[in-house]
Amino acid sequence: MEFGFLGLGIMGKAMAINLLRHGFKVTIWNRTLSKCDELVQHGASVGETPATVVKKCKYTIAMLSDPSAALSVVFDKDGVLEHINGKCYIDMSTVDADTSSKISEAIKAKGGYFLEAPVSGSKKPAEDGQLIILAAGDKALYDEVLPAFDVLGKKSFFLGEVGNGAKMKLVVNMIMGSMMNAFSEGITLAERSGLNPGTLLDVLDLGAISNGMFKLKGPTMLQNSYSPAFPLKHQQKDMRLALALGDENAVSMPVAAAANEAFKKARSMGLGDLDFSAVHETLKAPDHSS
Ligand SMILES: NC(=O)C1=CN([C@@H]2O[C@H](COP(=O)(O)OP(=O)(O)OC[C@H]3O[C@@H](n4cnc5c(N)ncnc54)[C@H](OP(=O)(O)O)[C@@H]3O)[C@@H](O)[C@H]2O)C=CC1
Ligand SMILES: O=CCCC(=O)O
Repeated sequence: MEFGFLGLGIMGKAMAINLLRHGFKVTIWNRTLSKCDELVQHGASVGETPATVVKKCKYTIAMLSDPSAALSVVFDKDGVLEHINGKCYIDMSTVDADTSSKISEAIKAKGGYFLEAPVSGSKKPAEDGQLIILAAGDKALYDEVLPAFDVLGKKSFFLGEVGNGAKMKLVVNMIMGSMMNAFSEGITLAERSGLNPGTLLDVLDLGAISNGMFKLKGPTMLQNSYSPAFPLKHQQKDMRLALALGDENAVSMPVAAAANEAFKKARSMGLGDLDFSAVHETLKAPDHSS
């Protein structure tokens, strides 16, 4: 099976390499072309534009930063729409349901097929083919690309109509972002009240709220180390989109709103490109230490 792949950031690079390792042919495109070089070493071909990739490949996957990037790659000159007739497009970026629906409608109007398939799981699960895939849209296309999803992920869900994958992803990340803030406050409270934060991590890990994120991020947060697996700017984007979903559905989300403020503050401190656990640094800012 041959796949096009648009967007070689932290996630896209790992996912495209996985496909190549498992024998898929992959033609790549990235806005910053130099990021293609490493994948060429792994056997990828390079397309000059999203349009040329779609023209060449029956299936094209996208893994782009946000709604604006996802729309631009589809609708701009030399974009996906130009050669989509009869082709299949799978957008795995985290976007809101409206963005996904706009892309879906435009692709279908031009005779193409569309699946949204955002993922849960970060850099390491992407490298290990252990993502959780939250697909929605064209069920026949979902069934066709399952061999690729089986390589990229440990479990795929088909959630029905376009928008449901996007919504599920935003709900999950809204919970994750709120948890990260509570965790960060807990670590800071332990430290400031004279406790050993390492012991806090041990205690948490033995109890009912033990979880993979605390286990993975706790030790690096104690070292003030925030090498990006999931960039903070993307977590804040997901909080913002989840809060908009809450607005639409009249769901009061004071905890998520407070978490969003903390991520915004972290961005204003220049921490957007660090891992989302760098929100911990907002608690060390002067107005928290007096
Ligand atoms: N990192 C993670 O743990 C996870 C991320 N996600 C989601 O996956 C998506 C990608 O995340 P990640 O790989 O971490 O992000 P990165 O920031 O590492 O990569 C973003 C990608 O989007 C491209 N891009 C940005 N703006 C544009 C644009 N206007 N036109 C074309 N391309 C553009 C970038 O190109 P360029 O190289 O030129 O900048 C790059 O390829 C996001 O939606 C994120 O929320 C989902 C699950 C986990
Ligand atoms: O969108 C990013 C999710 C990161 C994760 O699930 O660990």
